Amino acid sequence: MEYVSTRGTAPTLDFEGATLAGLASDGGLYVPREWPRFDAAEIAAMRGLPYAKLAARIMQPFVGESLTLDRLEALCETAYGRFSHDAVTPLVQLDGQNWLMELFHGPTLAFKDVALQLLGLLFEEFLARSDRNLTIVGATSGDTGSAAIDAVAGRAKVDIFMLHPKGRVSDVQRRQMTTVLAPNVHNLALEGASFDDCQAIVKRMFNDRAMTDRFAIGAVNSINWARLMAQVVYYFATALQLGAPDREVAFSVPTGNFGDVFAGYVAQQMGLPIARLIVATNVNDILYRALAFGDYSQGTVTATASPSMDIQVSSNFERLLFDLGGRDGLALSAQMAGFEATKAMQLTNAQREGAAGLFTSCRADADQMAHAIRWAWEHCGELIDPHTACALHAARVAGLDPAVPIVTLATAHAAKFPEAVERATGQRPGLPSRVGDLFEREERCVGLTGTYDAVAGFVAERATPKAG
Ligand SMILES: Cc1ncc(COP(=O)(O)O)c(C=O)c1O
Ligand SMILES: N[C@@H](CCOP(=O)(O)O)C(=O)O
Repeated sequence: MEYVSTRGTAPTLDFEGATLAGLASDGGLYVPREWPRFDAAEIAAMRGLPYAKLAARIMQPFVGESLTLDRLEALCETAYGRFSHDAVTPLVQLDGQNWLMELFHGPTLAFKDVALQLLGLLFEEFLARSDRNLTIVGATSGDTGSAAIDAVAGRAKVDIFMLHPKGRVSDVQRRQMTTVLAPNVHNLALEGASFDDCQAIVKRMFNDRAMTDRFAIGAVNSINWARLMAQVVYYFATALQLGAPDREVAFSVPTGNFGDVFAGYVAQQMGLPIARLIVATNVNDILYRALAFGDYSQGTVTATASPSMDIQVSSNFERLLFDLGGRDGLALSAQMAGFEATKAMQLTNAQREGAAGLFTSCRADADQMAHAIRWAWEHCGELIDPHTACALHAARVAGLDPAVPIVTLATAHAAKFPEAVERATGQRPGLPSRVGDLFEREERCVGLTGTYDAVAGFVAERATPKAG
């Protein structure tokens, strides 16, 4: 499989190259040259496969020659062997139409583990083939950071520098990052920054020759195609359980950087019968405004009880716009340059109409989010986290055909956000025993001003140069 940049001018790469590159050199994002497709008989034949085998089957066309199917399957067995539930992403029924897909059974209790456990192994596999060292620079609003750190801590040939907005992640999220004391892990808390500021610093570093000449900068955020590829799998796993390919399923996805829901779009492009993808936001609603009104303009970020979705520039939306605009990289490059200059962009009619065929969007405010947490607890006995709650709210007001099951993606364990859950239900969710001593562990984190120069200077002093 060949990978092309959404901005049309970066060199095409194979899967190994795209995984190690992260962001394309023209500032775009790598996508497969075409979407592989499974027909209904092939999808039906996937029923009953254990998760790791299903994962290898679905990802194989994307991986191509970079790994044999046996090797890919072995990596999946290792990655998903660390999950605490045998089904990896189990399904729970809430009522006659609503279901929860629990994505928080990995080591750091959020859906990011599904992709990052595999990505850590892919980095190791590919780096072993050369004398190259990788300098991962990532941005997190809480969950990517801990999952990425868990996936690469202590691994040879990798340093990780993880930027988070100081004071804007939950205590559990922060400690899951800062209590990992492996020498290749560097946590940076950026003063006065939002997640968007952290993400902008990361993207800038990929295009800073002074850095890229010395270091092989790599990505663990969902700008890295391999992240999304691994997330496609759970849409298949769940839809198969609910009757696919003979029955359509809808998904409601709590959304920030548009990665998780874009993986759902990819599943649909690959032939999975998805009736609708509901893009659920909190009050940081750039995606809601884009999909409902065509207005993709960056508002200021408001801190909410669902901090991981406090995002106003959604990187992966560019991947959808690329497809909706007929994969014209140069036209999209001009459109994105306009957005970067003015912080505002109007979707074209073709982009709006194309998106409307599959996507619906809904925005949940603080009361609606809390009400959804309460409803899940009082009617179904489920404690859900605030991100999941935004999507459950959206699922319940979407007005879809009652015959279509709606699966809400439960993206984090409730115990990562105990205060919000307790306020809504009177119940304080406890951490699972495997992370039970989190609050007794020593923390290590460096505070920096939220400027590019401060971060680049810190990385340059500590990272291992590319080769040798
Ligand atoms: C718990 C949780 N839910 C939802 C999201 C949003 O996912 P995405 O950025 O892929 O849209 C995030 C962060 O990305 C998250 O950490
Ligand atoms: N919500 C994320 C931020 C988005 O990051 P991405 O890695 O999915 O692009 C977080 O929790 O860090």
